[in-house]
Amino acid sequence: MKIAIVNGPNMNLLGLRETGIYGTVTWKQIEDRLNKLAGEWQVDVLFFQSNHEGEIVDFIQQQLHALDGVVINPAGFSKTGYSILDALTAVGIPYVEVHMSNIFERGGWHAESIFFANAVGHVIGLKANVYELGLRGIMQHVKEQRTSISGKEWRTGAH
Ligand SMILES: O=C1C[C@@](O)(C(=O)O)C[C@@H](O)[C@@H]1O
Repeated sequence: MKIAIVNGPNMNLLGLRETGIYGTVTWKQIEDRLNKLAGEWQVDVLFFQSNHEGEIVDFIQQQLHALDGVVINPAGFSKTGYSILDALTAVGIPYVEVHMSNIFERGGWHAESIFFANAVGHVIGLKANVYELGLRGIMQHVKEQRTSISGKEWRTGAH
């Protein structure tokens, strides 16, 4: 099983940015932890972060047929990243949406996301833990799909 963990803009600044909200953990530390868990859980994980919407679209397109699922923190693109959402829904890649902060408590534009409706689930507000919980969630979802019908047939509507 291959899962991509995709981060939108400024998530590379973890550890520096608004530490009162996101904590002092760096992305490198989160990635190390996820790599360790991926070994234990026997899943291939692929990491991608960009501050540019088109680069995220390119990444998803390149991986379109290789991926079984995505954990995405659209970050600053949550409210506006239609082309990213289109890429994910192009062949129906199942995704879990994560946000480290409690976007509902923060309110305003933070609380709005165009990714909500199509996500298989959401993990919000648990700081760095959202990534491993999101990974666990998408893995479970993919497994459950496979026990009913082939995930790729499901995605292409061939069933
Ligand atoms: O960049 C981010 C990070 C975020 O997605 C989060 O992980 O809590 C919340 C977004 O509103 C914000 O723009």
